[in-house]
Amino acid sequence: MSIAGKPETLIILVVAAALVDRDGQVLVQQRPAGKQHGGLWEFPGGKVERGETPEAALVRELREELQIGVSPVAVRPLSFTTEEAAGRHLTLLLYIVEAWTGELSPTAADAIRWVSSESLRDLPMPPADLPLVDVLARALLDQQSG
Ligand SMILES: Nc1nc2c([nH]c(=O)n2[C@@H]2O[C@H](COP(=O)(O)OP(=O)(O)OP(=O)(O)O)[C@@H](O)[C@H]2O)c(=O)[nH]1
Repeated sequence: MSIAGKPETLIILVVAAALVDRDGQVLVQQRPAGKQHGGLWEFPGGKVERGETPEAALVRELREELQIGVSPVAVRPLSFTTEEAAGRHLTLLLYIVEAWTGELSPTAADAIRWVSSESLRDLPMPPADLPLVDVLARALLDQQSG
């Protein structure tokens, strides 16, 4: 084993967006059954491709998954988390997105829902999301009271 880790470990970088509407509700989508984490609720997003910046990947994923337009300068980095499981190391970057163009039209999810950041904690989500949900709830609370 090298100092960099096990050679067989798959290292993936994933970007995700907390889309927040004017009432402070957050969009989550349900992963299709049969996919990894199928049936769980997650933030829209996906893997960063080779040669792509995380922000460009997020803009692309939001266009592909929800058919909305987002400016790369309108995505605000919030927090990140890492997870090591099943031979892969995942880094998940979460951004806040409050402005977009177009009507939401989900293409990759079984369902979408708008929920308060507090109720996110009651939804079954992938384990890597749990610490991010806490950070998001706090950030939105600070934003409301500030
Ligand atoms: N989009 C998204 N993926 C997440 C979240 N949390 C989390 O653990 N993941 C994991 O990150 C990975 C994202 O891969 P994906 O399959 O959605 O990526 P992708 O859109 O590039 O899909 P593809 O590989 O099927 O083309 C999945 O293993 C997914 O379970 C989240 O909140 N949002």
